[in-house]
Order: sequence, then C-alpha cells, then structure tokens
Amino acid sequence: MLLLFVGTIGLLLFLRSFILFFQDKYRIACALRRLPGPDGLPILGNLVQLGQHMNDLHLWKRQLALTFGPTYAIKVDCIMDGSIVTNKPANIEHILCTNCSNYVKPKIIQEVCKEVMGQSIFAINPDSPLWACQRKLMANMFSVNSFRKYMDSVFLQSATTTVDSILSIAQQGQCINIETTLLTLTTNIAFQIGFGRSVPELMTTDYFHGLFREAGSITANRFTRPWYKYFSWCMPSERRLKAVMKQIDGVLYDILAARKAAPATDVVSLDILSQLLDHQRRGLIDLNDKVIRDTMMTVMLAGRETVASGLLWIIYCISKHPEVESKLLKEVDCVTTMDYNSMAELTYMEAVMKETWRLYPPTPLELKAAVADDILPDGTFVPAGVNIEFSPFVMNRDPTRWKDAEKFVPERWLDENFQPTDFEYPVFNAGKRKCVGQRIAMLQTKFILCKLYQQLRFQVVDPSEPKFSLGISLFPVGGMMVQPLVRSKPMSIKNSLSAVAA
Ligand code: HEM
Repeated sequence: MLLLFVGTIGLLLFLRSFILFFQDKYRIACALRRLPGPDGLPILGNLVQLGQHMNDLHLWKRQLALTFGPTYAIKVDCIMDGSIVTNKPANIEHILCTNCSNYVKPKIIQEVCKEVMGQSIFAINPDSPLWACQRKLMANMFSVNSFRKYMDSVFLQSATTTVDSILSIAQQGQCINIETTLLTLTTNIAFQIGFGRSVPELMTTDYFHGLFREAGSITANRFTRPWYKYFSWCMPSERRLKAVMKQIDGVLYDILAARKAAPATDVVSLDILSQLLDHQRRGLIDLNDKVIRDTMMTVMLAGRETVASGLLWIIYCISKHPEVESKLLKEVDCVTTMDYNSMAELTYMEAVMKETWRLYPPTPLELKAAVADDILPDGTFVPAGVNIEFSPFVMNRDPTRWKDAEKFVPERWLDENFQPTDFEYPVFNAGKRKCVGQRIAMLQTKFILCKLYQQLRFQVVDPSEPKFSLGISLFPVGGMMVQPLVRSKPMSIKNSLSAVAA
C-alpha cells in the first residue's frame, strides 16, 4: 500500500514537472510565432534550416534580416527554446545596458561549451564571484599600461620574429597560411603577458592551432544537434571532441603543474597565472585547478583568437584594395619610432581596422537568455527563458543604417561627425560586459600591422570570396593562403610625410 502511495506521488511529481517544462516551451513557442521569421516544421521549427546553414550561418542570418526585418524569430518549438534575433541598436542598448540584469549568458552556452570554456568569463554571469575576479585580473593585465610596459620586449620581439620568418619565406617566393602565422604570433603575446613565460613550442604549431579550431567547430555544431547530450557515446564528433580536449587540457594542466612546482617566492609575480595561484594559496576565492584552467582558457580565447582574426581580415581587405594599401603604406613609412604616441597617430590605419571589423567582426555573434518577461524598445515581447541573439556581422552590413554597406570604405571613419555608438557598432560588445581588452587590442593590432607593412605586402592567393568557418571567432574555412612580397625600399621619411599630407 505504502509502495503504491509513494509510486503515485512520484508519478504525479514527474508529470507535474513534465507539464511545467512543456508549458514554458509552449509559452515561448507562442510568443515566437507572433514574430516574423522563416517558416518551420511542426515540433522541429527551424532546426533543420539551422543545420543546413551551419556552413554559411552569418550570410544566412543577414539574408533573414533583409527578408524579415531587424527583429525576427528562429523557432525551435519543442526541442530547444528558439531565439529572438534582433539587430536594432535601441534593442541592443536595452539588452546590454538599460536592462542588462535580465539578459544573461544562456544555459545552452554553458552546456554546449562546457569542455572548452568551463567557467571561463565568456560562459558565466556577473552574479558569480569568479566573473569579477577574472574580469579584474584580465583588465589589469591587458591594459594600456601593459602595452607600454611590454612594447619593447614582448610585442617587439614577437612581431620581429614573425616579420623575419615571413621575409625569409617571401624571399623564396613561397606562400603562407597567414592564419596560422598570426595565431602563433598572438599565442606568443597572450601567453607571455598572461602567464609570464614563453609559450611551449607545441602550442604554436599548426597541429595545436588545428586542435583549437576543431574544438570550436564541434562545439558550435552542437547547437543544432541537441541530442549530443544523450548520444555522445556513439557520435564520432563527440568522441573526437573528447580526444581533442584531452590534448589541449593536457598542455594547460602541465603548465599549471610546472608553475606550482616552481619554488615559491615572497614576491607574487604580476601575471594572471601567478595571481590565481596566489589567490588559491590564500583561499581568497574558491579556486580549484579546474577553475584556474578555465581562466587560462579565457586568456587563450580572448587574447589569441580575436586579435588573430582581426589581423587576418585586415590583411585580406588591404590586399583587395590597392588604393587603401598605398595610403596605408605611406602612413606606416612615416613611423620612425615604435612607441605609444606614434601608434596613436596612425589615424588612417585605425580607419582601416574599424572598417575591416565592420565587415568582418572577429566575434560575429552574441547570445543571451531572458530571465523574466520583458518588452524591447521596438515593442517586441520577450518571454522569460527565450534566447535572444544579435549579430555584429549582420548589424554592420545593414543597408538601412550604413551608406554603401557592402563596400570597404575606410574613409567613412575619418569624418569627425561619424561616431557610431557601441550599440550601433558592437564589435567589442557594450555595457557592463564590454571587452576589457579593447584598447590593448587596438594598440597591439596597429603595432603588428606597422611592423609587417613597413617591410612587406600581401596578396591573397584565392580570388574567390572566402567562406566562414564555424567557431567563436570569425575565420575563413581552411585558413588563408597569401603570397608575401618584400617591399622595395620605402620612400624616405621626409618624402613620405609630404606624400601623406598631399
Ligand atoms: C580585436 C580584438 C578583440 C575583439 C574584437 C574583442 C571582442 C570582444 C567581444 C565581442 C566580447 C564580448 C564577448 C561575449 O560576451 O561573449 C569581448 C569580451 C571580452 N574580451 Fe575582447 N575582444 C578583442 C580582444 C581582446 C583582448 C586582447 C583581450 C585581453 C586578453 C580581451 C578580453 C576580453 C574579456 C576578458 C572579455 C569578457 C568580458 C566579460 O564578459 O565581462 N579581448 N571581447
């Protein structure tokens, strides 16, 4: 009798949570159905289209915005929660700033990116003490002062080594995959600043860059394969992710173990890893080795991938626009001393960078989830629990907001009256979670470009439009082959100064 009673109660509780689960899904599905968006199948919604467009996701989303307007819905009725996609600056300001406490990193990011990110700042929310800890450490370490401090050592050495190796390839008339060259360079810099040591050689090999790429792509594909959670044991991609992460984590944990084994000194070094270990020793915050590994991953994702992606697309755009290249070369030829002030004076280069990142934002997509019901400034109802996404890639190509949206026109950024807000041009995100590395990223990019273009030019080998690979940062499928060309002796500084003035 008692058993029957307990069994019935258990069944009722199970039914209750089952009904509540589907009630929430149904509520979200009804709200999404009221919004414009592509037609979908019953139950699956747009899941199949999403899967079909994983290889041209950003261009597909741009097409959807052109067809359905800046705010539309992608429905995934019963399986996942679907998304409201909005590309309106006023809505972005509301989500990232005015009502930011209602828009958090969705659980789906934490689940899908679990192996790669763990509790990295990119996956957690400001209510976690770890968020504030990671943000503070990163902001201190990757500041403008750091740039000044490391300019003559880390930045100069890494950039010079890269330029020298490209020069020797150029002299032999060979081509290079510029993606791996740039990833090696940015890994070196991020590693030395973040961890206070030279990078292990393995981490700068094509093999290791490939592991990162594979992990990013398998992770991204999980968004359209929600069944991975239940069938990981028989899915080859899941088994591969496990193997890839084992190798990446192996290296990160080896670095951690080596640092722990090093004799302790009274003076705590300023790098992030030393500070984390010091926090751990003193019990300042609940930090186990796994959390330290996740913070190391933050450094790798933030400092390595975004900057390399940003540089790659700049080189691509310059090579496609000879008139831009010749103006830029004149400007870099005027730089006699590589210091903070001369970097600040590179206004044309800055315009080229901003225009490139308008068309090719290194972080092309942003995903949040609504905690409670809300209404966006354009009147869109947001049900609690729904995912809400915006795409800098789509926003920055919106023909209703940008003149000649598809054209590469760096000159638009030279107009003093042209100052888009962070919400109109969210390449570095905005509000409370704005990129902490923005200023160092700008300086670092200018420094590297200056070193490269003072001696070299680049021609992209494949004339066709590159396809975008799937991942957290925007990279072309298969990297990008370029032909480096040694520049003929630059004009004298005096001549080039008068040429720029003209
Ligand atoms: C061109 C280079 C860069 C671009 C385009 C960029 C862009 C972004 C974007 C869009 C976000 C928001 C991501 C999200 O919410 O998921 C972000 C966050 C962040 N970025 Fe950057 N970033 C760049 C370079 C850097 C560098 C060099 C660092 C320092 C190592 C850095 C550190 C961070 C950190 C720590 C966050 C997390 C902020 C938070 O969630 O509170 N970034 N960045």
